[in-house]
Amino acid sequence: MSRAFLIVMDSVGIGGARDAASFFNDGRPDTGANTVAHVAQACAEGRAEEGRSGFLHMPALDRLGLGAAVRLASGAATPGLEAVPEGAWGAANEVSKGKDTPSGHWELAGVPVPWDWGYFPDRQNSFPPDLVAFVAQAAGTDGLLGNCHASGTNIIEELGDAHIRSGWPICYTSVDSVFQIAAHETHFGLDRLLQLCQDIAPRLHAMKIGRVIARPFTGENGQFFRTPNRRDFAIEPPAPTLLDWAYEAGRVTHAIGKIGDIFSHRGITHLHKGKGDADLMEHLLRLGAEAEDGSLTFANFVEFDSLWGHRRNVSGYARALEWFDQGAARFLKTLRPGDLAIFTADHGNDPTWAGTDHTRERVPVLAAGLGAARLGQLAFVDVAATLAAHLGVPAQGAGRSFLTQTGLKAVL
Ligand SMILES: O=P(O)(O)O[C@H]1O[C@H](CO)[C@@H](O)[C@H]1O
Ligand SMILES: [Mn+2]
Ligand SMILES: [Mn+2]
Repeated sequence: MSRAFLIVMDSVGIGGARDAASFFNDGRPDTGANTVAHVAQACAEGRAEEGRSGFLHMPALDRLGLGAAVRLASGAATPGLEAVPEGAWGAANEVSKGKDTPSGHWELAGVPVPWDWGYFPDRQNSFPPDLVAFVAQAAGTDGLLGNCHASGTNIIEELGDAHIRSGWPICYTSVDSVFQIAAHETHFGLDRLLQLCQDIAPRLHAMKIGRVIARPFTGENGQFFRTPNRRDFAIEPPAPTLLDWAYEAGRVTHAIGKIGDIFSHRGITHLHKGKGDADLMEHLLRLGAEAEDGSLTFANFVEFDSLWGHRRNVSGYARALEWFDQGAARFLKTLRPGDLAIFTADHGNDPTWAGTDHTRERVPVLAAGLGAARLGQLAFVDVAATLAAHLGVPAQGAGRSFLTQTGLKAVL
């Protein structure tokens, strides 16, 4: 038997989404947003020189077909990413109506989101009064701070001192279907913050708000820093996903990083978490060497998105891509004959774009273990169907395995 690896590079989109015009950042449509192409172009033009220099250098993923996938999805130029692909490569389009992390991951795992997410569209006074009262009561406070759309790093800078003085939690949202609570790890208490998020989550989920997110931070006197103790309390996926299919078939499933939270901890045998993507890469390398025959390893690397995309930091995004590529090269060496590894993404977050939110984009699908093949235009659900076919576990839903599409078979 052989193993399957699904590795999500959070927000590493490649442009060209069919419905980009229906998604917005600061009122501007996402048409033309292209995370990888715009980072590569910025690098080539000397606009991404902090802590790195020159053309975007991602030889391992480019050899699998990254540059070719960008050009297929969007026709954009990809300076520095011009290898002749040796992997199986394509570009996948999302059908779920949200450009958020759960929507992207669930659909990659075979389950598009069948409902309309709830949102808080007003940028100020975003939450209805009865919800504000409910959350304050659950927190044991007389009120809440924030109650607006915000970037998480900006809002703790603005309201961190007031939070420490008043003891009130900082509640904010974004264009995504989220209710986020920032609170100080010691002044408010980490356990208390996590408990508060867990307590209020059922009410938010009933409003089809996808996630309640705990955003703990530390620091004093206007200097505040988020800690790695973020927790997402997400709605359960609407149907069994690839993780459930494999788990129910008796396979070992490994979840690296946020995957546990995103899938409400369903269908997971072992959870591997860390303080940052460097820890997660160590988990991936270890599982590349040690994961059981017939197992599924599903990883999410979040820092492209959380540290650089939302912060619109192009150099940082480029550094993260280059760092990840080195890890990917090491990981690929751990694969055994018959293994299948797919690198992909859940949405875009173009650091050259307006606003601070995700961007609607296609995503790369780069497979190692199948030889060279142009997979062409794919659906997100094809990723799950392919991995299920590879593992020999029953798949559900509309996905089409590209093992059969291309006539390729993993070497079993
Ligand atoms: O600005 P921060 O707090 O990182 O928030 C971002 O993280 C949320 C969840 O991924 C997104 O909806 C976006 O608002
Ligand atoms: Mn994401
Ligand atoms: Mn994000």
